[in-house]
Amino acid sequence: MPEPTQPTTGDEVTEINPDADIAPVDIGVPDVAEGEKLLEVDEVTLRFGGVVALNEVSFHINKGEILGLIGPNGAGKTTCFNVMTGVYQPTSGAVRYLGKPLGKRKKFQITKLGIARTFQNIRLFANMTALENVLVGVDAHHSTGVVSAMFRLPKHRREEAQGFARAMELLTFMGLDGKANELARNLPYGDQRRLEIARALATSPQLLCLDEPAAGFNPAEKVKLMELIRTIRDQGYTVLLIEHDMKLVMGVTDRIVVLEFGRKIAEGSPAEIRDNPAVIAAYLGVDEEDAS
Ligand SMILES: Nc1ncnc2c1ncn2[C@@H]1O[C@H](COP(=O)(O)OP(=O)(O)OP(=O)(O)O)[C@@H](O)[C@H]1O
Repeated sequence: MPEPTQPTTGDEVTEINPDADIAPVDIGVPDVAEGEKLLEVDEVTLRFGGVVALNEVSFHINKGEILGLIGPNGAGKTTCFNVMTGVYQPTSGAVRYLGKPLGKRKKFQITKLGIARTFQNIRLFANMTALENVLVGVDAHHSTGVVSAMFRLPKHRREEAQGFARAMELLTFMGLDGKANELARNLPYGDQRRLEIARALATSPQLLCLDEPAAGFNPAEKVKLMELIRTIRDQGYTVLLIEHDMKLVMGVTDRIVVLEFGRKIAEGSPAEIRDNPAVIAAYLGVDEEDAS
């Protein structure tokens, strides 16, 4: 798809509508109670030839929390993200989701399990409208097939109407309802990023994985993004956030896991991570002793 429009430079930010009902709908995946383990990374090692991208990494995500995954460039964040979303299989160790090994899966199977993600580089359907982009996400769980659609059977029409209502609610939440019929490619950059999150939410994930959602955002947009992520969590989602912007990570997450050279070097609350000598050393590129 063509490159999205350039990052916004002005301070004009689309306001979200936090009162819209975006709570996940039942997609037939077993639920876990608030605060219990939703996903577990257990002693995961992943090698690319001679490169050890992840080295015996263990941590978990609790249902209902916002977990930040941070680390300097090349630390293994994206690789970890890909292991957690079934794109790669670990060389050793395991990822368990809802208590069961995730294994290698295709994208649509991951979606069916209730895991959704956005990408560092926006991947919208550029020549489809904002509404159509969100409908793609909603359609991921539709049960009626081609025959029902061809003959417009009542069940199909009902699913279609429900899907449309849900997509519009998500666009309303993002403040994009007035732009529902605009082509994705014509939306300002910030709106494209929000639309990508709306499309991910449309699949009703238990776990929403955001890969650098603030990339290219101006300060005003970053503040709005924090509000957006918190509201998403408050409406019943669990969020995994990879983000370079420390202020944003510190301001929005409940817990943070820090990677460096493929190893987990720290895990804790934002306050604990901020004061952790190993983390400071990793980011400043100095010896741990000098940083403490
Ligand atoms: N497909 C691949 N083949 C070979 N090496 C890879 C591959 N993907 C990642 N790596 C290597 O694994 C290590 C971790 O990379 P990764 O992209 O996961 O880091 P990252 O923390 O996401 O970095 P960044 O912040 O720069 O995106 C790096 O040394 C990288 O070069």
